[in-house]
Amino acid sequence: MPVLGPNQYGKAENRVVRITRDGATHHIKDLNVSVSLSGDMDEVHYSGSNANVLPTDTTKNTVYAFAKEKGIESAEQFGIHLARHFVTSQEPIHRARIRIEEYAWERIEHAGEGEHSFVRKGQETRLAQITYDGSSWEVVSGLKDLTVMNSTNSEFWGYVKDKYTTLPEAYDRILATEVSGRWRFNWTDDEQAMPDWEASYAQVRKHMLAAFTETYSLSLQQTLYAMGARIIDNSGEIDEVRFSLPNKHHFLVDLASFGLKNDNEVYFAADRPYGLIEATVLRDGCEAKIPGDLTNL
Ligand SMILES: O=c1[nH]c(=O)c2[nH]c(=O)[nH]c2[nH]1
Repeated sequence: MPVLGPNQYGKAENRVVRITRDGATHHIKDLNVSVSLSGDMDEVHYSGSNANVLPTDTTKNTVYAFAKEKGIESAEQFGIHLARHFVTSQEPIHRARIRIEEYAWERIEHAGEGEHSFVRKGQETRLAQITYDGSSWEVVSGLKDLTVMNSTNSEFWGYVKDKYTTLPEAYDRILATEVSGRWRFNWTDDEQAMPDWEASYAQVRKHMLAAFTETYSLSLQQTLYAMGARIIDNSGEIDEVRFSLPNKHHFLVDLASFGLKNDNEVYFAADRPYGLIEATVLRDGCEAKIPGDLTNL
């Protein structure tokens, strides 16, 4: 008889918006929460017995009930509440993985109006994944879709050339990428002091962008390492950072046929193909645990 392999189930992409009303000033948390549970689930697969199955519909309801009962202090804290609840309240469930995307809203500052109008921030989506097995926690935070560009201080030359190489060496090019990053916290135990998730995210973002702007880049690989190293050096709560950085190529347009000189001013922004530079940066002595393919996280 074929044997059941690893399995998990839950409700994916529960969109929850929590408004906290502080008088006329309102605060918004806008999350997309995916619940994935695993444990003693052999019977439902083999015989169809649902005796151990907490319905995915209930996991959805729990997300909304917790948004009311516990509030949403941070994506990470909300995920911790949910993961702990599923593992500790349901005997057959041994492991819970909560994945969260957070969409940021910015207040529209407008004199005379109440503080209740927001514009969706067109920048990154914040990410969090919380995994709990009843004794140990793994929190991986991150972001995606953060597009950044340096219009100078980037070169690319001295690379291997074979008979198929046509790329001209660049001594002053545009460096642009859409950052997808994940970072793993070394907090694993309830008893240890929990990081301040909101403050940590702000610090990581700040250092990542500072390294992007301040690194005089000889390759996107070098910039990636600088971004990761700067996070590890400044955030003691983080042991591992992984980046997936598409090199959003900007090619100088040949304007000679129009009798015009292109003095590093006019570019064709190609959307594909793109170079894809991916690497993990680790605190010395720590192990790489974030999956190589970030789409799997
Ligand atoms: O920063 C870069 N790294 C590469 O590995 C590479 N390869 C390439 O064609 N252009 C670039 N740019």
